[in-house]
Amino acid sequence: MNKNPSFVVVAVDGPAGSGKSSVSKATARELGFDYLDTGAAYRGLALHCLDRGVDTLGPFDVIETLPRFEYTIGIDPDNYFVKVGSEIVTHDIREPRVTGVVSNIARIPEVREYMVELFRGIIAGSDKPGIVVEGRDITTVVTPDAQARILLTATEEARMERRAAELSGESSATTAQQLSYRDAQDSKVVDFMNAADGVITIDSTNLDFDQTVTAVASFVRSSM
Ligand SMILES: Nc1ncnc2c1ncn2[C@@H]1O[C@H](COP(=O)(O)OP(=O)(O)OP(=O)(O)O)[C@@H](O)[C@H]1O
Ligand SMILES: Nc1ccn([C@@H]2O[C@H](COP(=O)(O)O)[C@@H](O)[C@H]2O)c(=O)n1
Repeated sequence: MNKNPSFVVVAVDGPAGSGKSSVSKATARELGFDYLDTGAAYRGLALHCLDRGVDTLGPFDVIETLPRFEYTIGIDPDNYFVKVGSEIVTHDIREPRVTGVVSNIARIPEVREYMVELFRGIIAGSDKPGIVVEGRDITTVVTPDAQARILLTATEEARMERRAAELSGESSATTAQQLSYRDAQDSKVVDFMNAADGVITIDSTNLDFDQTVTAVASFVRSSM
């Protein structure tokens, strides 16, 4: 629990490529809030396992690494970084080798419990008037009492197109495949395709980036 009694939590969930990170970061900037990317912690743990030769399909081996997983994330939207141990891994956690195995560790219940506590601790430590937290289980598990709870969606076609626009050639085809595979794996553990009670859906398929940020920020303002 944050020590500020009027602290505002904005919870944003959605499938891969729906714009959660970019839209949440821009919304946080607009509102003067912090921004927490929760997927980065799952990615950081996946990288930690890969670097240590830990089989991400072996739940016990992954669970054993947790006490030695030293994780830091920058929550200022203008100073985003991810650190595991003493190493800055902001870019390494986006490598396809990490994206390809992250769902393996995210389905381990003990890992999820560990992450929920980690995220709640980070939220409690924010000294801004609020925080935008994005992921897959934020509206339902991490902060179900958030003042604003949003499911950010877009059709799979739109999400693949946006991802493809970031890349070129073979890597764009691989990324598109990874996107739908990851959603299929992740949906077995958490439902981020359907809005839970009290969660508003913002479909960005026919909105551009700025229109999406405006829609999210307006909803947050109306919920405060
Ligand atoms: N409404 C929009 N219109 C056009 N492009 C958008 C829109 N929203 C996001 N984008 C772009 O789509 C891409 C994917 O967005 P982003 O990385 O924020 O998605 P994500 O949901 O966080 O994905 P992941 O879960 O895979 O990390 C980015 O290039 C982003 O700039
Ligand atoms: N709340 C969350 C956030 C993420 N995950 C898992 O992490 C993977 C990477 O997330 P990105 O948002 O960076 O794409 C994602 O595929 C999930 O496996 C999660 O389980 N819960």
